[in-house]
Amino acid sequence: MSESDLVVRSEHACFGGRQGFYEHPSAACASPMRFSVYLPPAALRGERVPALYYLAGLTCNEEHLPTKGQAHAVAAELGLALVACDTSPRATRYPGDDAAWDFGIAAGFYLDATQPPWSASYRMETHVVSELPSWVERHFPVRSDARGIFGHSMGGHGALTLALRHPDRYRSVSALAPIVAPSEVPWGVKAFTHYLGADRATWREHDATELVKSTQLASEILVDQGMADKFLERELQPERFEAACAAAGQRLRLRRHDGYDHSYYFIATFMADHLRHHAAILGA
Ligand SMILES: N[C@@H](CCC(=O)N[C@@H](CSC=O)C(=O)NCC(=O)O)C(=O)O
Repeated sequence: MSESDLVVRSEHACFGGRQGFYEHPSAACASPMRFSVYLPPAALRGERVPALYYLAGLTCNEEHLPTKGQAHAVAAELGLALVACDTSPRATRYPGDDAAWDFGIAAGFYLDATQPPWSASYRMETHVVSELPSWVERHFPVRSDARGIFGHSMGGHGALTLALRHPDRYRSVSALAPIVAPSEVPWGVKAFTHYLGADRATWREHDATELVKSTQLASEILVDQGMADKFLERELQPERFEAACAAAGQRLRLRRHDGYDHSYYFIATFMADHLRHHAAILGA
């Protein structure tokens, strides 16, 4: 792949920085993959800045954070770059990949599938952890020693599991309304059965509540959860992660917010707190 393989789809001046939308050929996902990058003013002045990766939820893509997250003003102030990826490959197609909104397209669950046909291109863990940072760090003025990761719902699951599986890659992690125990809830059981197969022992490696029993992170994990979230009891169940963190000695700040649902209005409300959490750890 050459430098010219990076496709600039659009770029926009934004809060003194620049919001861009890009595409690169992906070996991990066997297809072109889209991503977005917000560079704060400090980066445009020539500084290398910390990079905070955002993982969106089911049905979403790399546009959700920049268009609905209301993150730009605070990221500009803190000097944080924001990188957002897509939620699955789009160009490789398999039977049943668009039969439901909670599986297949836009539902890659941020893992490398081991079961055919998904294993040929649903390799979102490799894409997010290795491939995308390599493209971003080659083309944008961001620091490779100061990465953070956060996400929403399925993306919250991705942020927690990828941080716990790759503590050498991320210094800070947080989540908004995350799926914390995918092995135990319908969204996760459906995805893991297809992507990882029937052997539940393999599921534990992608389940934050299981992972935190054996790996603890140096930094505190921030989690926000709305108590009017229609997915709370069936799919999210943050109390499972809370109990596992307490038992394992992992520092967790879990905040429960009355009246907030699962939407981007909830995400936007607490976005600044998440950016400040990461900036404090990453030294922005
Ligand atoms: N179409 C679904 C709702 C899908 C949904 O709520 N997606 C969430 C993420 S859910 C967990 O990963 C989301 O962020 N949607 C984007 C948005 O702009 O709100 C249904 O019919 O309920």
